[in-house]
Amino acid sequence: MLSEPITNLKGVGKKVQEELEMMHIHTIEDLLTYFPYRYDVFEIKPLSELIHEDKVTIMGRVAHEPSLTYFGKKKSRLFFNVMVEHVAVKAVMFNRAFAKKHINQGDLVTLIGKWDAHRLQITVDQYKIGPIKPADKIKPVYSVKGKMTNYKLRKIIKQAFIDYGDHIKEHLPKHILVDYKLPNRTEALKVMHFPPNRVALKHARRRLTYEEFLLFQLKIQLLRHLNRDAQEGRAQHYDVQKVQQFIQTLPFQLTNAQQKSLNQILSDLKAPFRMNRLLQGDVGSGKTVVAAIALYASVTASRQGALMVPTEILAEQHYQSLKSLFGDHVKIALLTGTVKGKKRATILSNVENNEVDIVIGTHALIQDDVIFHNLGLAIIDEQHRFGVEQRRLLKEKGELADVLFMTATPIPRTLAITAFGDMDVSIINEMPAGRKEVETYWVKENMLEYTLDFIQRKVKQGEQAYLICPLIEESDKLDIQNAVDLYHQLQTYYPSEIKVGLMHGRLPSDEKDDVMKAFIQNKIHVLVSTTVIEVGVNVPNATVMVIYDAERFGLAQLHQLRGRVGRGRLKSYCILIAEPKGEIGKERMRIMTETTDGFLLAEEDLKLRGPGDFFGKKQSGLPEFKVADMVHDYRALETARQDASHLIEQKIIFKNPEYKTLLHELEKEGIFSKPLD
Ligand SMILES: Nc1ncnc2c1ncn2[C@@H]1O[C@H](COP(=O)(O)OP(=O)(O)OP(=O)(O)O)[C@@H](O)[C@H]1O
Repeated sequence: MLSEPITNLKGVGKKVQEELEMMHIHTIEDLLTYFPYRYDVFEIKPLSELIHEDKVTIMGRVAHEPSLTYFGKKKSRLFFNVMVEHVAVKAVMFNRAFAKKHINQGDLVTLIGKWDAHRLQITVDQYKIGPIKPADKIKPVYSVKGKMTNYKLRKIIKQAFIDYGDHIKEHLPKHILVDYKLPNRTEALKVMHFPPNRVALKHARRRLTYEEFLLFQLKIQLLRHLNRDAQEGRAQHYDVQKVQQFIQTLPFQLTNAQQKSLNQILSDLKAPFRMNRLLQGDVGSGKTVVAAIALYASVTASRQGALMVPTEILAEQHYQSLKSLFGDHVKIALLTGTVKGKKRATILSNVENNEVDIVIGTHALIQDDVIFHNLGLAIIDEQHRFGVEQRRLLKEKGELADVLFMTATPIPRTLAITAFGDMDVSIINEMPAGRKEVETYWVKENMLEYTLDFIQRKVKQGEQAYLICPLIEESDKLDIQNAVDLYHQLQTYYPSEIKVGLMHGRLPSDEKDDVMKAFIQNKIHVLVSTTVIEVGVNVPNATVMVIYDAERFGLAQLHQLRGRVGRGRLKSYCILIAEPKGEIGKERMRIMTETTDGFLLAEEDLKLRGPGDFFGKKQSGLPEFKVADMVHDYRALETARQDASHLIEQKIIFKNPEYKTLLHELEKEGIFSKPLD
C-alpha cells in the first residue's frame, strides 16, 4: 500500500526518515509524488548553435595532456584543448586538480559547463569520460533538505518503484486515457523521476497536470453542488416594490451590467439555498450601489445586513454614503476597531436586539462579541484582502446568511475558476455613462516640477489631486516618512491658498477622518498619501493621481490607485513617476499607459508576476499543485473544468464504477461531510 510509511523501504533508517520528513515526505505515495523542480537537459548541439554564457554540453577528443597550474596552496586551474567538429575548443576546470589523473590525451570526453563564444572556451562544471548514456541526458533536480542529496533521493525513489510499483493505482478511467492519449499513472510517475527523453516527459507532465486539475475541479464543483442544500429558512422574501422605489431615488440610472448583477443577487436572496457569490467589477464600475440595494432588499425581508471592508477609511466612507442613500428609514451602525467602550457596547446591544438594520465595519465585525439578531446578508468587500479564516467567521455570524464577496481587482479567468470555482460569479463589465478614460503618462523624476505645476493648474480650475508615496508595507516607518517629507516639501512649494493634506495608516483615526472629510469637501486640494487610499475611496472631484516610484507597485495595485480618479464626468490624469531598471519594469509602465482595461492588466500582471504574487501572500486561498501550473497549463485547466462539470451534472461520477477511484481520492481529503456516492 502506498500509504505505508517510508521507513518500510529498504535503506530508509531513522536518519534518512528525518531528512525526508523535513521535505514533507512521510509515505511511499508522498515519495513517489515528490517531483523534481527542474530538469537539466544535456543535449549536444553543434558549436554554431551554442549561445554565449549558456550552460552547454559538448563532446570531443582531448588533444593533449592537460596542464595544471596552482595559485597558492589550494587553488588550481586545469587546462586542455578538445577537438570538437575539427575545432580546438579550450577547456578550463578550476580547483579540480585530481581530474588531471582521469583525463588523458586521446580520450573521448563529455564536458558540461558555461560557454564563452568569443574565446571558444568552456568552463567545465562536470565532465565524463566517454559519451553520456541516453538515460543521463535529462537529469531531474530535486529540492532537498538537510543532508539529503539528489543522488541519495533518486536511489530511494528507485527502490520505492521496485518494492511498490505494482501498487500504484490508476485514478483515471480508461476511456479518458485513450481519448486524451495520456500515459497510465505508473508510467507517468516513473517518467517524472527517470525521464528517458523529452517527449515522454512532456506526456507524463500532461497526464499528471490533467489529473491534478480534474481532481481540483471536481472538488470545488462538488462542494458548490452540495452547498446548495435547500433550506426553506434561507429564502429572503424581500419587498420588490420597496426595492424598486429605492432604485428610483438614486441620482442615476443603473447600468445594464449593474442591473444584471443585481438581478442575480436578488434571485439568490429569494432562493432557498445559501448565496455564495462573487461580484467582480473594475474600479469605479459601481459595485457599492449594487451592494447597497442588496442590503436594503434584505432589510425589507426583516433581516439584518453586514458589510465588511478592509480599511477604516473605507468603512467610514461607506457608512456616510449609505446613510445619505437610505435616509432615516434604515438604521445603520459603524463598527471599527476604534469604536470602543460605551459606544461600542451600545452598538453591540443594538445589533443583538435588532435595533440596527445594517452594520458596516472592518475586522471589528467578526469579533466574538458581535452577535446578530438575524443576519440575512453578509457582504465582504475586497475579499482577497481578508484571510480565508476571516471570511468564514463572518459567514458563520448568521447560520442562514447569504454571502456576497466583492472585488475590484479584476481576477483573470484562470484564477477566478481556480480560486473561486466554488462560487457563482457576477461581473460588472461596463462603466457608468459619461466616464472618460484616465489619461496616463509615465515620466522620469526630472519631470517632477512640471507635474507639480500641472497639479497647481488643475487645482486653480477647482479640481483636486492625490500624490501617492512609495510604500510597500503600511507598517514600514521609513515609507511613511517619505509621505511626511513630501507633505512638508509641498507645503512650502505651493502658495498658501493651495491646501496640502497628509494621509497614512498610522494617523490616529479621528485625524484620518478629519483629513478625508476635508478632502471630500475640497478644503484640502492636494492629498499626499500612502496606499491606504488604494481601495474604494470615492472623491469624484479628484482628477489627478500622481504615483511616485511607480515601479515598486504591481500592475493590479497601480490600476486600483489610478481608479481613485476618473470617477466622475471630469477628465482625469494619472502620472507615473518611475525609473524602472529592468525590461519587465519598463514593460509594466508601458502597459499602464496603453490600457485602462482592468482585466487586460490583470492578465498581464499574472504573466509578469505569477499567481502567488497576484493576490499577495498566502491569503489567496489558491491551491498548490505539484505538477500543474495555472498560468501555463491554462488549456488543460479549462478542459478539466468542463469535464468535471459534465461528470457532476450527468451524475456520471456517481454512477459509473470506473470513477470509483477518483471519488475515493476526493473523499481522502476529508472535506466532504458525507460519503459522496
Ligand atoms: N449607474 C451609474 N451611473 C452613474 N454613476 C454611477 C453609477 N453607479 C455608480 N455611480 C457612481 O460612480 C462612482 C463609483 O461607484 P462605486 O464607488 O460604487 O464604485 P466601485 O465599483 O465600488 O468602485 P471601487 O472599486 O473603486 O471601490 C460613485 O461616485 C457612484 O456614485
